Amino acid sequence: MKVGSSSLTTAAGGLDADRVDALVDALAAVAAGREVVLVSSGAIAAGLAPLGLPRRPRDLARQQAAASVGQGLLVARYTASFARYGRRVGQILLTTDDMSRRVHYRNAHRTLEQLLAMGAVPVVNENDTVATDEIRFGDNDRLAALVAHLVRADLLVLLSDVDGLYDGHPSDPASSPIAEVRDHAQLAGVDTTRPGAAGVGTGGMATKVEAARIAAAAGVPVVLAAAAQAADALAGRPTGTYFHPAARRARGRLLWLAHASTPQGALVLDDGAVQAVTGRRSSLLPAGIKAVEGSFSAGDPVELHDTAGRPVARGLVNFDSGELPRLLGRSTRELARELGPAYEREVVHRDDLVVLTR
Ligand SMILES: Nc1ncnc2c1ncn2[C@@H]1O[C@H](COP(=O)(O)OP(=O)(O)O)[C@@H](O)[C@H]1O
Ligand SMILES: N[C@@H](CCC(=O)OP(=O)(O)O)C(=O)O
Repeated sequence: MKVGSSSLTTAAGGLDADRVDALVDALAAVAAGREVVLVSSGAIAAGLAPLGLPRRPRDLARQQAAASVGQGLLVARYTASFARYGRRVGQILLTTDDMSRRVHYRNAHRTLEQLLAMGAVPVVNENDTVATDEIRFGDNDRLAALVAHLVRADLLVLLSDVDGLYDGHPSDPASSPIAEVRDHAQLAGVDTTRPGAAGVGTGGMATKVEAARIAAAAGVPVVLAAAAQAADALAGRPTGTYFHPAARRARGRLLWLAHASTPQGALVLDDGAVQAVTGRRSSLLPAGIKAVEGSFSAGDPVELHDTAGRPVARGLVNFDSGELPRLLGRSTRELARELGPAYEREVVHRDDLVVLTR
């Protein structure tokens, strides 16, 4: 379950203990014997008043400071609120980047599974002090989709201050609610870009719909509802907007590579390498790379382009961008002989590669 800032704060700003308690009540009611992961925004909103900030600051540094102060208060609030039911909470701070890096992904997975096995409720938020892009884009919705997939959730509930997705802005009287989304094409004309009234949330509807698309594509059904409907959504009673899942569950972290990673650069492949990577699902070797674009470090997500500049795949690269030019077009055997065994590696291993459908 993901809850947005707008559902946790008072009109005057600051955390609303009653709303946190109401949410925890709903979770506790269904949580007995079930595993629940909570993705909660609200750190920035909770940090505003204690730092004397009258509203959400525009600059990143003060947003991060507010998040840093607010995150502690937020988790303290959840800890006290879940304690009423004898439940422990564990804090997990993640970035979407953590979801695509193999080692981070594995570690996050293990910690989440362990907390659940021990009966604790993981409370996840963005790691705002390092995840600058996520603060800018309000990516907690997308992070929730990634976490839902990571823990192989049966359901993702996205809670907000609005009782579902509307076909126009909910403040327009002509807009009506959408009960079900079977296919994302159905949403082509729907405006999701205008912000809500509260002004403390960041993502708006656009990021929720995108998160729902990612989760549904990964095989996780999604309910988009108001925080007050949390109990109904968790109990499986029809409420808000339901996004039907794709029939098949997608594989591990590769989904995130395709949908959630931000490529830090591009590798231009010759025709043979495009064939090898997309057709035969082979690893990408230096011999098939014609050019390197952008500046990235080993482990970063990069896009693989054909010679016409069309993206054909994404992958986690094994070399820094500065190292690559001298390796291009050469065989790994030759490179290993000349530069040492560390250079016998693929540039992108097939396990770290996802082919994009055109
Ligand atoms: N098509 C739409 N349907 C529903 N809500 C919409 C739509 N377009 C924009 N919104 C606005 O998006 C807001 C929710 O986004 P946001 O404030 O970022 O939420 P949160 O803090 O819960 O993540 C709603 O309050 C609503 O006013
Ligand atoms: N990590 C930030 C939240 C950013 C965000 O996505 O907010 P929201 O649109 O309210 O879900 C925080 O805790 O304030």
